[in-house]
Amino acid sequence: MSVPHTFPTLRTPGGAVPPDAPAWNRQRPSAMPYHRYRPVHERVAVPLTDRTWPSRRIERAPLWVPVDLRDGNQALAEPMDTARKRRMFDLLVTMGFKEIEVGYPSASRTDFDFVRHLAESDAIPGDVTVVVFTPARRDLIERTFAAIEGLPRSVVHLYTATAPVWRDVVLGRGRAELRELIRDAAGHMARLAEARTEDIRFQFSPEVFNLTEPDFVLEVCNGLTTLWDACPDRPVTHNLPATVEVATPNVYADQIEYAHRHLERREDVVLSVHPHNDRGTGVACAELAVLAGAQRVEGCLFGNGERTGNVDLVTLALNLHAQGVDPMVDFSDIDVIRDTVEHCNRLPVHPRHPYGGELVHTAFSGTHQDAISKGLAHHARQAEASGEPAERAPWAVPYLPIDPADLGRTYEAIIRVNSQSGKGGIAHLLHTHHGLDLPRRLRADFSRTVQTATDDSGREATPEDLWELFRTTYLAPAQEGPVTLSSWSAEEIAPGEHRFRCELRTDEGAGHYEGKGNGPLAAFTDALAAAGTGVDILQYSEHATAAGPGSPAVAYAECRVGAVTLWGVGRDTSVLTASVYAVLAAVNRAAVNQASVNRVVAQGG
Ligand SMILES: CC(=O)SCCNC(=O)CCNC(=O)[C@H](O)C(C)(C)COP(=O)(O)OP(=O)(O)OC[C@H]1O[C@@H](n2cnc3c(N)ncnc32)[C@H](O)[C@@H]1OP(=O)(O)O
Ligand SMILES: CC(C)C(=O)C(=O)O
Ligand SMILES: [Mg+2]
Repeated sequence: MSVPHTFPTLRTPGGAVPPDAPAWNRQRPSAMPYHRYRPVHERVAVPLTDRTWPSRRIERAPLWVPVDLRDGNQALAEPMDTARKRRMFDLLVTMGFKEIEVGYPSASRTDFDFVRHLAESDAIPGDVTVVVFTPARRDLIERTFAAIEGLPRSVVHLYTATAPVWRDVVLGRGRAELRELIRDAAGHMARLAEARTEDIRFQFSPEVFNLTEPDFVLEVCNGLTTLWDACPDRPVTHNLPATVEVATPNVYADQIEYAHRHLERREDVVLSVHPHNDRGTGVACAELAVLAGAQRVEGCLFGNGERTGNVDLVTLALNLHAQGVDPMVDFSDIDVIRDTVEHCNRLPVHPRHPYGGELVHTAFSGTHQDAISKGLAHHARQAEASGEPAERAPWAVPYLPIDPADLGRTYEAIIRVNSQSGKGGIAHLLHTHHGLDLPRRLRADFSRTVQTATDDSGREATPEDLWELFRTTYLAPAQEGPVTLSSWSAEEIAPGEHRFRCELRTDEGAGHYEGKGNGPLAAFTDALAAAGTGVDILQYSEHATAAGPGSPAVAYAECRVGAVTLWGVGRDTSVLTASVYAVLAAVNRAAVNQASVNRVVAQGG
């Protein structure tokens, strides 16, 4: 896709800076037609003033009710077929949802057939209740009841829009007429249920509750609580949707608290919410609504649904998990959940989607990587000290609100490297993928090399790329440089006295050399000095790359060779060989470095 570099259709705000604007804010009036819209307080009354929800806490999970198979499904260009619906249903059951809206059976044969499929198979466990959705039309209610015939337990969910614009423009009915329409439908439902032996409960949604006069909501809902003869054992669900999200979440919370406090026979009512996400605050609306008294939340996995979606149940439940509250639903394999949802909906989940997106546990930036890497190491130490397994120990790793392992993710993708990464992240990857524990100064040194490479390419460096860069920079020069060791041996000739014998090849030819020192490396540098290469080892360390015998050792040597100081690294199953290669690699790097300096000088650079 080609993207323009100029934007002729955009109108840069050009009016005068408002006279009351502070000096630090130079924003100017835009030409956007914002005056076409009215604020929510001009559209609906919200009578609550003594709200209590702001000082409450969520200490237990509400009843989650996924509506993927109805509200989510009705938003899809290609609705789910029975196979896809069944896959989604099985996923929801496996995750532990106990009430699941499964369709709008009067809408289509597909939806009807799926409910029949559930009724005629053993797909519904004994502790799961399905919900079916119906408008307030007798013929469609009858079709809905035909769909649930034989289901041992179900909830029939009646809906009608109640807000003024919908009453006037869509339904063409005043308040009284609409109330009668709803009561007629509800009465019909009650009669049909009475003729059945199955356990059938009722739910009502005043669609667009959030723009409906509160007294009308109460009038209609209270009327249905009575008409349906609700009781604590057979409560009615009043589901108060933000069908189109129109206000900041505090307004919805006020509306829910008002309903919570004024609905009659409150113990006979399950107060449910159903936020959509038009303003991008569906999750906040649901959370504040629970603080305000909601006991049940309808939503979809990963927020599929009409327009910008239904509220996302994954985020809601895992937000609780991250606060130390049991979400009462299992997310321990988030990738399987996401893959299944993507398959059923034929829609991708955004890589930044909270908790489940592909990139949400990944840090590219240097200081974050450094903090995560230190945090993970600290977590492992703390867990070990406390005797708890790391996956059960309290979590406090910077930048990772929860342990990705809780969601079945590994730590592999947590740190990814590009030009904005730093030494901490790079060292972390070399450690996790190759068992290397780079000395601090070598980390900084390699980080500069990586930065040059990623700046040049503009791309990410994968762990394989990093290893290749590390290998060619620090390891390979031992074998590929101007100075090579054709053969060598080291021995302790007296306590604390070592001898190193070797055949060295340089640009000037081959020769046999010998050196002595208080250790094999000192003896090797003595031999190198004899060959005309003065080397000081400034820093040296070594370690095994994995536990157990036979795992390669790695040695790091920071050497001053002539005027330059450079690192070399060696890797071999023998620690001595690794250390000799490390020094030799530094020597060769210095030689190559000197050669390029000489070239530049010769060219007059
Ligand atoms: C916010 C929500 O998610 S609401 C759920 C929305 N979901 C769907 O619409 C998906 C399934 N819907 C359908 O398959 C169809 O719309 C049906 C089968 C329900 C009805 O189809 P049709 O009879 O062709 O009507 P249509 O789709 O045009 O709906 C508009 C009619 O329903 C009426 N209507 C709208 N909502 C309701 C309701 N809750 N109860 C009763 N009637 C309603 C409208 O007033 C309009 O009536 P009119 O034709 O007399 O003007
Ligand atoms: C609950 C129903 C009516 C709904 O999907 C909505 O209002 O968004
Ligand atoms: Mg909806």
